[in-house]
Amino acid sequence: MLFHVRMDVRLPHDMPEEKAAELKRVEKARAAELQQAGTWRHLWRIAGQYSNVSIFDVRDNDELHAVLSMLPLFPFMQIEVMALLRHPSSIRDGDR
Ligand SMILES: O=C(O)CC1=CCC(=O)O1
Repeated sequence: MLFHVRMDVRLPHDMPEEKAAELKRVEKARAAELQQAGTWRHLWRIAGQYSNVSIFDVRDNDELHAVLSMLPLFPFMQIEVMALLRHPSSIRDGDR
């Protein structure tokens, strides 16, 4: 199943810079693993915001929740999810 996910990152202003940098480092490494596995299909920055839009390819809602809630930045993100299904007029066979 494909899901459109928007993540808005909100780090506390009083978080020490070293802690923020470490969180971003491990988030980047986890995102790379998930992209290589095909689970995190697309990752886009929203211009001008500390936010992204992403497409996840997972088995079901439970797997999506597990993947998102294990992200290092999860405690500091507001996340919105939209379940996607194939549009009958789509010409892209891979989009299921
Ligand atoms: O910067 C973000 O939008 C949050 C994030 C997702 C993957 C990553 O490395 O950072």
